[in-house]
Amino acid sequence: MTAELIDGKAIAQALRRRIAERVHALQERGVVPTLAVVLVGEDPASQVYVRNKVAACAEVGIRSRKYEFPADVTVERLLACIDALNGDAEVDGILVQLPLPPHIDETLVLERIAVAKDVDGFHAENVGRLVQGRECFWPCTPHGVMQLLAWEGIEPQGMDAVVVGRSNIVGKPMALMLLNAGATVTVAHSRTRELAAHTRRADLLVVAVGKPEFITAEMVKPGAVVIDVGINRLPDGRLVGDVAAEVREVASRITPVPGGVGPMTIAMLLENTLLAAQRRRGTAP
Ligand SMILES: NC(=O)C1=CN([C@@H]2O[C@H](COP(=O)(O)OP(=O)(O)OC[C@H]3O[C@@H](n4cnc5c(N)ncnc54)[C@H](OP(=O)(O)O)[C@@H]3O)[C@@H](O)[C@H]2O)C=CC1
Ligand SMILES: Nc1nc(=O)c2c([nH]1)NC[C@@H]1CN(c3ccc(C(=O)N[C@@H](CCC(=O)O)C(=O)O)cc3)C=[N+]21
Ligand SMILES: [Mg+2]
Repeated sequence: MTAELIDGKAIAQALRRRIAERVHALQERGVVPTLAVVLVGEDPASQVYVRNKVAACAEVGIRSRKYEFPADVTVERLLACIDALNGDAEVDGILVQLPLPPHIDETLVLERIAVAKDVDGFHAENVGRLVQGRECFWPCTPHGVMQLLAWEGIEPQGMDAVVVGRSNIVGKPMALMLLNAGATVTVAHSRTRELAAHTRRADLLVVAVGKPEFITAEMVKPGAVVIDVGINRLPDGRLVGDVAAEVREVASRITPVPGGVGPMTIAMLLENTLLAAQRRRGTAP
């Protein structure tokens, strides 16, 4: 079997067109959805991501503002910036690009963001709402994966799903979304024994580890749907996921890297910012 590629880039583009229509409808009522992006330090990868986010906002008619701080910024200055954005009626969404420098307590900063503006969905109140299956902002990357599955007509209900990785930004919220959608979910991580015994049972395998070619063909059940969240930059400059190329000979469908989950993450940031604008300004459908 050779897996069919799930074209996240094309699906994200289609979603952005729909988002743009909804943004324009809001603009006709005098509302311009606005995202504030906070960037700390000079990490080149973070700068590229932020530039891509700002460009994606512009494409759909979302206004964005960039707040840049040096790597040695004090936590007090960052918190003051977030307080100002929380109090700014024009700002609908606030995103603090991660990772933050080691001397900054990430949790302290993320918890300062007003829950109604937390378009990344990292605030503990949003996470708690996700656990309970209530309305909240869904973290963009797993949200993007759920949209990919829906677009592909893959219904998680009843599936044996295995998520490899348990980070707060990808693995854990991914597992919760799949659980809420009715999948039987296993979450594996670096302490898991017999990882392959778990992954081989998966009808749906989501991999968010951060290690190139980590998942090999013998770890995958024939016919499985494989979602590769990993983004790894190799020394030769190539961008690869966490799943080895040979898995394409085993899986039924698989996301490529680049062009899979990454573009969906950006599309979901736009979706969440639009939702924040609709909710905050009382125009939610
Ligand atoms: N496409 C996109 O939009 C995005 C892609 N990414 C990419 O996804 C990947 C994961 O990101 P993130 O979740 O932030 O990464 P983290 O480093 O925060 O988490 C990695 C997870 O993988 C687990 N892990 C590490 N080694 C092993 C192993 N040998 N066996 C099993 N599990 C292991 C860790 O386990 P433990 O908890 O025990 O340490 C941890 O839970 C990265 O490549 C990142 O660049 C991230 C965000 C968005
Ligand atoms: N507060 C916060 N929110 C995030 O959502 C967040 C973050 N911090 N820090 C970093 C990670 C990583 N992340 C990606 C987003 C898009 C692509 C993406 O578009 N990737 C393209 C390739 C881009 C390239 O060529 O480098 C693709 O996969 O096709 C990748 C990774 C969001 N993150
Ligand atoms: Mg991390």
